[in-house]
Amino acid sequence: MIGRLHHIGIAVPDIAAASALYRTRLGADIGEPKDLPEHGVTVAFIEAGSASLELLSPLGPDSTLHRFLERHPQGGQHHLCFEVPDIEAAMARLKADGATVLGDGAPRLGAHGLPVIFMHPKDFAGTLVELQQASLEPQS
Ligand SMILES: CC[C@@H](C(=O)O)C(=O)SCCNC(=O)CCNC(=O)[C@H](O)C(C)(C)COP(=O)(O)OP(=O)(O)OC[C@H]1O[C@@H](n2cnc3c(N)ncnc32)[C@H](O)[C@@H]1OP(=O)(O)O
Ligand SMILES: [Co+2]
Repeated sequence: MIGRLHHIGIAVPDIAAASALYRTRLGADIGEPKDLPEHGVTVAFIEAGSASLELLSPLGPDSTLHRFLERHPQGGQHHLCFEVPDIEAAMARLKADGATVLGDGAPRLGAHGLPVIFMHPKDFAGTLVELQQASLEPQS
């Protein structure tokens, strides 16, 4: 079911400071930060071969990242995002296996304008897993 690892989400308290670190210390090529109010985050992507890093900082008082950063004040690895060909089929399989799809249980458009869902860390041995449909139309 899962395809390539699309990105690793890394939550940081200050996305400008974190971007400067990756840029100066690792020579990373970082995209401009982008506010995604519908997700309560500001993101900046770092290309890293076949996958990317997604730097995330809280946007707005209700961002879920505030709780994460209370536990991890310096920031840290937040989630893994895998590509799937058909997110509805993936959701059906996960729900049938007892996994909890977070939010209202329906896919939403993520940072790349593609449908994404999240599964609770309790269902994946402590890791927050995001699935992203590889293209706008599901593939069989
Ligand atoms: C940019 C858009 C999109 C993309 O296109 O890529 C994104 O990536 S947006 C990323 C931000 N959005 C989300 O993360 C949405 C899904 N997340 C959630 O719904 C919540 O964060 C959560 C997973 C339900 C946790 O919410 P929280 O308020 O922190 O709940 P608790 O404090 O009760 O924690 C419950 C439990 O889960 C552990 N936890 C929380 N976050 C993580 C995490 N990132 N990785 C692993 N574990 C996590 C937390 O420690 C608690 O554990 P216990 O104490 O053992 O119960
Ligand atoms: Co993500």
